[in-house]
Amino acid sequence: METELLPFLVGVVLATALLVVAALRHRKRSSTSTSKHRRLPPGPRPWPIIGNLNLIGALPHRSIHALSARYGPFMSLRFGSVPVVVGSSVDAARFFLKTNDASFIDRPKMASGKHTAYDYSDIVWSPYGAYWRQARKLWKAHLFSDRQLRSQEHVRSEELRALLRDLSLSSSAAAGRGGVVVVLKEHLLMFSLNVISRMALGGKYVGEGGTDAGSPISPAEFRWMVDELFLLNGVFCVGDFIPWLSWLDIQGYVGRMKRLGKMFDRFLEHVVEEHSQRRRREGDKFVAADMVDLLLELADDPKLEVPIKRDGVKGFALDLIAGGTDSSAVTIEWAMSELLRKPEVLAKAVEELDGVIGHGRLVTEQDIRSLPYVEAIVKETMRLHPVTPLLAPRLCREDASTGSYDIPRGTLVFVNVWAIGRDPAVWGGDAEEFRPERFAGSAVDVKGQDLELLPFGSGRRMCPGYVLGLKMVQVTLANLLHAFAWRLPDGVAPEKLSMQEKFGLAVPRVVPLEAVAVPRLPAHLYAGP
Ligand code: HEM
Repeated sequence: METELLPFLVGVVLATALLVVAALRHRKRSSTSTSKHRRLPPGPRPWPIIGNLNLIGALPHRSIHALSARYGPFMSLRFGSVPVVVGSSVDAARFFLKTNDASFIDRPKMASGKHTAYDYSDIVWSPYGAYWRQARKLWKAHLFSDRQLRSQEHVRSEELRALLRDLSLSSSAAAGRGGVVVVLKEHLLMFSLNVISRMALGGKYVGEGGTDAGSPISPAEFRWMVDELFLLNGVFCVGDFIPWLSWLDIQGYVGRMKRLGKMFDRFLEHVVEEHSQRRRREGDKFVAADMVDLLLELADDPKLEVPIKRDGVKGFALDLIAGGTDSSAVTIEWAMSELLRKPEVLAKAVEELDGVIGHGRLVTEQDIRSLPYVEAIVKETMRLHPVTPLLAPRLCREDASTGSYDIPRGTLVFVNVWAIGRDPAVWGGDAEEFRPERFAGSAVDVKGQDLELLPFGSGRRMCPGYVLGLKMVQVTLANLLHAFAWRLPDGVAPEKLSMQEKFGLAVPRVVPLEAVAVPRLPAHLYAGP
C-alpha cells in the first residue's frame, strides 16, 4: 500500500513545488509588465490560473466595491485569464458610458449568451455591429415608440386592476382578522408576466396547463424559467474566464443553461409558429396585434440591412419577456421593503396620493408627473437597489486611455452603479439612508443623462425598455400605496426586516417580502377589469 502511494505523493510534492514557482514568477511578471508596458489601473495582484476570482464573493457588487475602496475608482482585476477593469465613480461612468461609449459598446461572448440567447442573436448579448444597431433602431421605431406604448396602455391598466382585485380578495378573505399576510413578489411577478405576455405575445401562452406543444405553459413554470434566466445570465461562470476548464463545468451552470435554453426554445417556437400561421392565414388582411407580430413583419422586410432569422425573432421575444418581467417586480419589492421600514415616508406618499388623486379613482400613468414624492421614492429605490448593480458586462473593442491609465482592447468592463449610488462624495454622509427628500427640487433623473444615478445604464447600450420599465414601476407602486394600507406582519419590527440581497443579472431580496394589505378605497374600485 505504502509503495503504491509513494509515486503519487512524490508527484503531488513536485506538482505543488512547480505551481509555487509558477505562481511566484507570474506574480513578479504581472507586476513588472503592468508598470513597464501599460499603465493599467491599480488592483490586487492576480494568482495564476484563477486571477482574482478568489476575491469575488456571493455578492460581487459588494466584494468589488470593497476592493475599489482600496484601489480606486478605476481598478484592474483579472478573472482567470481575462483582464477586467471596474469603474466605480461618476467620472469612471462618464469615461466608459459617455466619452468613450464607442470603445466600450461591445458585449463579451459568455456561455449564457451562447446557450440561453440563441448564440448571441438577441439584443442583450449581441456583439456590437450592424445586426445590433439595426435591432436597436427597429425596437425604438416600432416596439417602443410612444405610439406603440400608448396603444397598449389599456393592457397595463387592466392588469393593474386585476392585481389590485387579487390583493383585495386575499385581504377580504381574512377581513375579520384585520388583513392577511401577502407575499408581494408573487403577485407582482404574475402581474408583470401578464402585462408583458399580453403586450409581447398576445397573452394566451401562459396559463394553467403543461409545456407540451399546443398547451400553455403554467405560470409557476414560467416564473421558474425567468428566475433561472436572470440567475444564469448574472453568474460568474468559471469556463468564461478559464476556458481550458470549461469542459468540466465545475459549477454545473452550463448544463443548466443548455437545459433552460431548450425549455425556452420549445415555448418560443410554439409562440412564433402560431403567430406565423395567423399571418399566412390572413394574408393581406393581417394586422399586427402584438410585439411578436411586429417582429415577424420586420423580419420579413426585404430592405433590412442584415437579415433577421427565426432565432433572432425568438431571441428578441426572449429579451422582451426577461426585461419586462423581473426587473420591475424586483424594484417594486425593494421600494415596498424600504417604505415598510420607514413608516413616515410611507405616510407622506399616501398623503400626496390622497391630495392629488382623492379616494374616488385609481392612479393613471398620466398622473405620475403630478406625484413628485412618489417619483422621488422610485428614484431613491433605484439609487439604493439598482436591479443590475454592475450593469451588463461591456467589452473594450479598441485601446482606450483615461489620461492616467490605459485600458487595452479585450478588457472586460463593469460599471458599479450600485457603488456610485451609495458614494458619499456624491450623495453626502447619509448616502446609505433611504431618504426620497434628497430629490426634492433636484433635476437628477434615472434616464441615463445623470451619471450619479444609472439604474438603466447610459449611452447607446442603455436599456431600450426603460420608458416601459419606469412607467410600470411608478404606476404600480403608486396604486399599491393608494389602494391599500400596508404594514409588516405582527411581530416583525421595521428595523428587523431583512434586506439581504441575492445576486444574478438582477438582484432581488433573499427573503420575499411579506406584508399585510388592507383596502382603503371604495369597494367598486377593486372590481377588476
Ligand atoms: C425597471 C425596469 C428595468 C431596469 C432597471 C432595466 C435595466 C437595464 C440595464 C441596467 C441594462 C444594461 C445596460 C447597459 O449595459 O448599460 C438593460 C439592458 C437591456 N434591457 Fe432593461 N431594464 C428594465 C426594463 C426593461 C424592459 C421593460 C425591457 C423590454 C421589454 C428591457 C430590455 C432590455 C434589453 C433588450 C437590454 C439590452 C440592451 C443592449 O444590450 O443593447 N429592459 N436593462
